[in-house]
Amino acid sequence: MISYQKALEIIQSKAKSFGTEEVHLDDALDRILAEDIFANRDFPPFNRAAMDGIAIHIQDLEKGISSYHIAETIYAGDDSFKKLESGECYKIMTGAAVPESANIVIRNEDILFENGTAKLNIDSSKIYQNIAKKGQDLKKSELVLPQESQINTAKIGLLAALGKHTLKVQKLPQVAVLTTGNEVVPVHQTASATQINNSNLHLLKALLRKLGINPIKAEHLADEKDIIRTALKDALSADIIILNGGVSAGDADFIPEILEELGVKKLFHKVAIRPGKPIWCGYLNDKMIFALPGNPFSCLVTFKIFVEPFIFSCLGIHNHDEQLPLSFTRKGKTSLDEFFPVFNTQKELQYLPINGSGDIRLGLQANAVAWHPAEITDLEKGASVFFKSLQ
Ligand SMILES: Nc1nc2c(c(=O)[nH]1)N[C@H]1C(S)=C(S)[C@@H](COP(=O)(O)OP(=O)(O)OC[C@H]3O[C@@H](n4cnc5c(N)ncnc54)[C@H](O)[C@@H]3O)O[C@H]1N2
Ligand code: MOO
Repeated sequence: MISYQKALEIIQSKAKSFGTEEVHLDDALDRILAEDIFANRDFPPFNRAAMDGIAIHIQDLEKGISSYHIAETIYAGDDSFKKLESGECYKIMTGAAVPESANIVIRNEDILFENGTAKLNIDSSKIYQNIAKKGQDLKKSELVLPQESQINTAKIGLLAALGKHTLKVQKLPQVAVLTTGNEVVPVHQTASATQINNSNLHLLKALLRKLGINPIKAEHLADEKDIIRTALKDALSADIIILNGGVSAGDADFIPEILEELGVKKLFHKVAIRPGKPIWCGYLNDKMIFALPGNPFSCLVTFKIFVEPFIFSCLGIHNHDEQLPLSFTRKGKTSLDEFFPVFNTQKELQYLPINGSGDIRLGLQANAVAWHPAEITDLEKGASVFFKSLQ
């Protein structure tokens, strides 16, 4: 049986871009840029008044002039047509372009306006005071965002300011989700005494949604070879197929057999991890197939430690796992790499109870899954532990 690290290495070696596409800026949140973004002009594009007030030339102040005739009023967006003479000022609004013949803005609070003149009441001043200088933030043609940047909310604002209304981004994969099991009924159906509701279908959809992916197919299949075979053939139009359940050693666990029959090449079956040991992974041409174990916590863990890192690698997201100290001592239960639910307080990872991988509570308050490496027998209190966020 291969190790967690080896399985991850194999999966990562299969990662490649799903191609690129052009999207509108409003649809670009969380996407990965597939083009370098340069400044289309200087920013600010002109000397911008940062206060409502008057714009004058510093030389007039140095000469001791304290009363100025208003030569022109300039609103934001206005062009100016007048060059200042000595003793003249512009009345100017925040956001307006300060003309060449002025180089300081005095704010309204320091001025007395009387009959078309502005009388100053200031103690000190300096050149370009209250002016954001042309090009001080960005220079025209400067690289602003390199490709592979992930677009967050602030970057949407930045890109709009740069006049970028469409963007070339990495395409998201088409994903098909197929859960299996005769005992599993839809969430809207009342389960009989021996049945359970399908939680993993919705868990997987939510995990994908967090990555911005809406599966092209999300279905449940009975444990019947023909049904599974037909659905799988159909699902092979997707880039990634996530199967769930039916991968261990039971008499109705047909998934590995059908996948191999369909020509899917096995990368590995079973990894030395707990939970999630029975995971099966393979590929067919450019498609990746992950068959995740049916227990809810196994399904969550195997998605977070294998499927998500694979998708991140394909998209060029370099997501490094975070580390925090453990607030308790955790005894290793097996010789496998173990994953356990924790509550991340931002300072430490706290203990949460879970009764094995079939416990639907998934640790109930869990907001992260932490990693107990196989080679460490006991994780001591205070030990720095890698974890993946479940937010
Ligand atoms: N003889 C062995 N038995 C088992 C082994 C083993 O190595 N040898 N591995 C165990 C481990 S570990 C796991 S995990 C499970 C995985 O089994 P499968 O992937 O084949 O999953 P199922 O048997 O179909 O289901 C397991 C469990 O999960 C429930 N389930 C399934 N689908 C869903 C769903 N969509 N939503 C909610 N819950 C689901 C199912 O009812 C079972 O209780 O195998 C062990 N057995
Ligand atoms: O290891 Mo299985 O994935 O615990 O239930």
